[in-house]
Formats: sequence, structure tokens, C-alpha cells
Amino acid sequence: MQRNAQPSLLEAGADVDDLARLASSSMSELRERLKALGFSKLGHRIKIESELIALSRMKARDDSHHDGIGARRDRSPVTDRRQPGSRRESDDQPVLSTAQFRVVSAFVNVRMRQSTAYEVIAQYDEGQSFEVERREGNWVQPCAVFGGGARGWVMVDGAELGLGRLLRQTSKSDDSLGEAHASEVIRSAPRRPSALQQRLPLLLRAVPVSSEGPLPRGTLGPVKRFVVLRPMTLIYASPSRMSAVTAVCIQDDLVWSCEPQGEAGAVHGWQRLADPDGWVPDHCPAGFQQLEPQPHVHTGRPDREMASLDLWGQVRVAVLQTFGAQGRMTLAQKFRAWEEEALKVERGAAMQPDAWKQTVEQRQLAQSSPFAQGLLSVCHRDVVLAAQDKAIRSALSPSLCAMIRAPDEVGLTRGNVAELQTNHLLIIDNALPHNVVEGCRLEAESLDAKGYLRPPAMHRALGDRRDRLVGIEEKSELLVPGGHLVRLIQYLKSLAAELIDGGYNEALTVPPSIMLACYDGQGAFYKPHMDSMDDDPRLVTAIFYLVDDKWDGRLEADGGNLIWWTVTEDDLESAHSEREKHQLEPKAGRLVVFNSRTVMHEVMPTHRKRFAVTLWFFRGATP
Ligand SMILES: O=C(O)CCC(=O)C(=O)O
Ligand SMILES: [Fe+2]
Repeated sequence: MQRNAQPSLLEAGADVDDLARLASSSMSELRERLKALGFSKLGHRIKIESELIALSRMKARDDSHHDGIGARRDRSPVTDRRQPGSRRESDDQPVLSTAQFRVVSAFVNVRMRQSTAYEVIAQYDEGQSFEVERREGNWVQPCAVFGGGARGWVMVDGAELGLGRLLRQTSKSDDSLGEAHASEVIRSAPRRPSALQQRLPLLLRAVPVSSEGPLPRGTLGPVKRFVVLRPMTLIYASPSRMSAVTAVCIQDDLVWSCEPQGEAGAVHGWQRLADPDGWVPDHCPAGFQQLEPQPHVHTGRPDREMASLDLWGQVRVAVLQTFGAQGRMTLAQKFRAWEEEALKVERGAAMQPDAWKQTVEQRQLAQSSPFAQGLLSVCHRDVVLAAQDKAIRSALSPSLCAMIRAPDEVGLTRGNVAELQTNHLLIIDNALPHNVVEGCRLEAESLDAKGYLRPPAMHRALGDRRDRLVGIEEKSELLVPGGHLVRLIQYLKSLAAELIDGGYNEALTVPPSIMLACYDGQGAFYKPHMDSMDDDPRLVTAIFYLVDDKWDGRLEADGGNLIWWTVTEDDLESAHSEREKHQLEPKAGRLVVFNSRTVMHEVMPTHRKRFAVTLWFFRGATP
């Protein structure tokens, strides 16, 4: 079977050990080496990079077995190890103790060791000079002694990180005015965005783990140490999911919480971290806990920790190098390419078994690489923010969507609204006439046959849902003019006016689009989640089911039941406790309305095609 037109690394004559070493030290050199071997396409590089990363991890594990984890601390895989051939001889010469260096970039970090994965203990600003005692490769050791008696290291040339030259050696007399003293640096250096942060819309950053050594400046002390539980946990600039993502942690990363001077170390549902500097929600949107307190003080750095630091450092560099110039456009294209791939897998049943297996493997490989995951998270945030922004701007007041209810459709009464507010969820059966429901289902089938329903790539990669979706506006050209789906959209939009008239306790607006979702059977599911949290504008979810009359929601039959339970804001702990769970079947013509911010829900595996239309009502404009 022809697996890939590109030869394997070995076929291309690569020294895999050599490349694996590069994978854990220098992304740019790795790329050059791969290009030289003829692996020029991004897709191939991603695949190979992930193979190499896995390889270097395996090697690191092997080594740690031989040496013992503690023994590896001083020669971790993230230190700046260059290939012998690429070394400039002069870099290796220790400098005389009188050598002086001046900062020629906006600022430089002083780190505990010779790698960007180590914690920053101080900073020098542009124009400042300092005396240097030693040079090792691309790093110099200032004579200064930093907080707690620590010695530090500064990078000389940041070209590898896309930062250009950072320091220049000068003669001492040039710079007596700009001379900086270590103690001043520690006190005065402000925390500020790095050059990388300024260049990237969203920064993916390695997570420096400070298990020993001085604390980040301005921190009162480590409050707690946590281990990251989720495969990918985003760190935000402020305690809001709408704020910028400043870092990404992956499972098993270790982080410190902190209490910055004069500020809270935690607000409801959020934990403040010292380094990476930022906020992390206690729970992910699905309600699962993200961090677990670590009772034991860590004395060493296990290799897996190092490996993950290194990987994220590489993601950061790779994003910058690959997408720096074209930015979001390219990211969006990449995002669409993943969707295409996910779609191919969806349609796998129709493919030859071998080809299908290959596609699945390739997709898993592409998505499991940290590079791909990093990009995916960047893309997804952009996509969600852009879509919500657009929807909020074009949302209408409920009164503008209201229509007169036809006698054969069931609207909401005051009693219904009261029930929704008390029970968080409301069910209306046979909300529209049977022929309309059936007509909607056939129109949905036809949209699906034309290929409009797409798998949401990010969710596929994270594995939390397996439906396919399309967003449609009432006036969309995709719809049959005056058809059944148009009527369903109008029906759903009009619910907002009835909610308001019925005394709903929050102002609402109506976004232009509904979402048509299809669970294909073959076990398609949606894991437990809450539709809206934090700054997400969605307040009320209305779902209308378009299954056929013979749908049987039992697990052993068609499945696809909606399981739901309530979780209030001040009771997030219950998100994963076994509290009272309800179950409802997706009957044809059934309308379910629920509070998007208090109802946790999941869709059980489906064994037959299951269509549903959802409209979310947004928070209304506040005067
Ligand atoms: O189709 C359903 O029953 C629920 C779907 C859902 O939870 C969602 O799309 O957010
Ligand atoms: Fe949902």
C-alpha cells in the first residue's frame, strides 16, 4: 500500500538520532535539516516533527532509566545543546571576567540556567550593560548575584527564537552610564510582554516550572502547587474566557498558584498562576476539573515535565516561524484543512478499509502533535470569538422577531416561563404540526446530502463531540424559500418574545443563525458540557428535535438521549458529582428550552442519524 508519496525519514537517508536531538533543542535547525532531506511541505514536517518528538521523549525516558531522574537534572533535554557542526568555535571560549555586554533588544531575561525553559529571575532593559563572568555557547553568566544568592544566564543571540541579536559585547568604558546593578534590576524590572508576545496575536508559551529557586517578582509566595489534569488547559490573561490566551499547559504540567501583592490569588472559579503568569479556570467548559493540588513539594524535575516544556517552546517557535508573516489567514486555512480531514474520516465507511485506516491514522497523528494542537487552540479561539462577535452585532431585539403564532403551533405561556426558571429546563411536545417536522427533517437530509454539515475540527481533535454542524440564517440561500426550515427558524426566534412577555428574568436578544446538527449514528455523542460560561453571551438554549417518528432512545436501540442535570454557579463542585440526572428522548417535534449556564448535559451515543436544530438566545443589551 502506498502510504505516503513522501519517503520515510530512513529512506531519505536521515540520521534519526541526530534529528531527534534537534527536535528537543532547536526547531529552526530541525526544519532546515528536514527541508534539506526533501521534506518541504508543512504537512510532512508536522508529521515528522511529531514522530521525532515522540522519539526524543522515548529516548529521554530510556536515559532516565539508566541515570535515575534526579541524576538528569543538570543535563535536561531542554538545555541549549547544539550540534557540534553548527557550533562557532568562539562561542565556546570562556570570556575574561572583565567582559561587558550591552542589551541591544528591548529587554533580556536572566534565567536560572542556559535555556528558555528555566525561570526568569531578573531582566535587563535595552541599553543597560553588565559584566559577564562566563560564556557557554549562546549564553553568558552575569557577575551579578540575584535574589536568594542565585546566579543567572542571559541569551546572547535570539535568532533561533526569531528575536535577533539580544546582547553585544562592549568595552567597559563605553557603557559606564548604562551600567546596571543586579539588585536594581530585580527591583525595577517590570513584567511586560515579551517580543514574542507582541508579535503573535496569541502566544503559546512553554510553562516554566519553578520547583526550586526564587519566586517570580511581586509574588508573595507560592500558595499551592497543582498538576494539570486536562490534555490541554488554556491560561488566560485575566479571569475571563474572553481574555487573551497567554499560555497553554498540557496534562501533567506542574504549576504554582500565587497571590500577587495586593491582588487576589483566586476569584470565583479561577486560580491565579505565578508562572506562566495568568489565570486558569478551575473547570473546563465540560465541567471537568483542570488542576489538582499537589501536596508534595517537588524537589526535582521529572523528564516528562521537561519534555512538555520543550514541546510547547517548540510550538511557540513553530507558530511564529510558520505563520508569523501571514498570521491569521494561514491559521484559518489550516483550520479548514483539518475540517476536511475530519470529514474524510466521517465518510470513512464509504472508503476502502485500507484507505480509511490510513486517513484515520494520519489524522490522529496530525492532531496529536503538539504543534497541531497548539495551532488548533489558536484557530478555535479566533473562530469562536469572530463568530460570537458577528452574532452579537447582528442580534435583534426579541420584539423584532415576534410573529403571530399560527393556531397549529405551540408557543410559551407564562406558566412555561415560570417552570423554566424554577426547573432550569422545559419540554414542549408536538410544538409544530407533524407534517412541518417531517418536512424539516427532509430538508435537513437534503442539506446534509449536499455536504453543508461539517465536523467542528477543534472538538474532533479534543474528542468531546462527534456531530456535524451548519449555521443557517433565516434568509440563507441554502434554505428552500418559504420552506419548513424557514418556518422552524421563525418559530424558534419567536420564543424569545414569549420568554420576555412571560416574565423571563433576564433581557434577551436573538442572534441571526440557528445551528443544524447531525449525529450520524455509529456512536456519535456529545460529552457532558455546559453551553455557556463566563463571558459567553448565551443565556438560553432552545433545541428542536427532527428525528423520525420511530426513534427509540434506549441505549441498545437508537440511543441519542439527552441527559441533563443542573449545576449552579456557586456549586461548580457538583459538575462531576453523581447528582440527580434526568434523561429525555429526542422525539420528533419536541422542543426543549433550558438555561445555558446552569444545565449540564450530554448526548448519549447515537446509532442512527439524529437531526436537531438549536437556537441560543443571547444576553440582552443592558441600559
Ligand atoms: O442535541 C442535543 O440533544 C444537545 C446538543 C448540544 O448539547 C449542543 O449542541 O450544545
Ligand atoms: Fe449543549
